[in-house]
Amino acid sequence: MSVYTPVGRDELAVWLQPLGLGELIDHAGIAAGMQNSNYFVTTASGRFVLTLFENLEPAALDFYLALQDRLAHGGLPCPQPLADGEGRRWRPLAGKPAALLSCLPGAALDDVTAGHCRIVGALLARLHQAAAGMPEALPNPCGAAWRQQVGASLLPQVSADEAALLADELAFQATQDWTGLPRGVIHADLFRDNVLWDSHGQLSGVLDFYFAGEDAWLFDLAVVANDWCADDAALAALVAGYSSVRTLVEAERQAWPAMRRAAALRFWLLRLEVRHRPRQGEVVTIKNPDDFRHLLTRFRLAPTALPR
Ligand SMILES: Nc1ncnc2c1ncn2[C@@H]1O[C@H](COP(=O)(O)OP(=O)(O)O)[C@@H](O)[C@H]1O
Ligand SMILES: N[C@@H](CCOP(=O)(O)O)C(=O)O
Repeated sequence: MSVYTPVGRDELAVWLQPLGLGELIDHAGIAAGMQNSNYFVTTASGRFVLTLFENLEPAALDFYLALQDRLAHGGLPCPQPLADGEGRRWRPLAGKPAALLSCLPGAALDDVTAGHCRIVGALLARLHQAAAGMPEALPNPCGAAWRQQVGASLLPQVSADEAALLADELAFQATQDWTGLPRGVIHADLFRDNVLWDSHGQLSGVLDFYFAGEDAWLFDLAVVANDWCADDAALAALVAGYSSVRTLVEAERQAWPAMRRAAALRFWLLRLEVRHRPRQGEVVTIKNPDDFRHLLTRFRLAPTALPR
């Protein structure tokens, strides 16, 4: 569980009033997530999710909430932010910017099949299309420049073996130029724990847009492949699902092996940052960086092609 900021019942009840959702019944910290503080909130009108943003600027918040609003209106199963009478989607609570969003049904799955991968591939391409051309989109906050900067800053903190791998990968990634690839707003963190499924096996929710931003669409596909696809059949299904909505171009096929490395590097760095620079909180989730170091090492030794 990550709950960095405690929220008292009385202050929450006052904060909820402008949303007109009736009496607050209860609220409870959510046992998942790494970045923000999340609570399930029940009022007389139903169940919602309250997010307190721990380190996001107002411009980023406006973008993330507008993005979810746009996708929800576009028919994607993503949380709908609630606005008050003045159209504000976030307001301060317990000293942090906070937003209330619809609570989506279903549960995340750890064990996924090729069938799930196909559905997620199609969903990802729909998300790319629905978010395309969004005004005032921000760049991917953890794009190539972030990877170089954070990677360099971690070199003195990691083991000698890790530093050698990291330095070599940063040098390789610095030679890659993906500015010509198809691009737009990407989710950038569509791991299995950010997708909900209902009891009929239907995809019922896409969560956690707080790393979203503009980048190569292929980077998003690589992020998903790295977390969802344990074997070739799962990868083929993911790519088939994606391609059923948007055709991948030849330049993306060429970029794929290096893109998978970039996506593995991105989450290795995030988890190393959390390990070496932990934040204080009531309860904090820490994930193992070694999963992504192993994946990166594997891709460096044996690059994989994008299935046709
Ligand atoms: N709108 C929502 N509907 C249902 N569950 C949600 C919703 N938003 C968050 N959750 C739950 O809270 C958890 C943490 O949310 P997440 O956005 O991943 O947090 P963080 O931003 O800290 O990574 C999710 O894994 C999910 O269980
Ligand atoms: N999905 C990433 C990043 C953080 O996780 P989340 O729980 O905030 O979605 C990871 O697994 O490292």
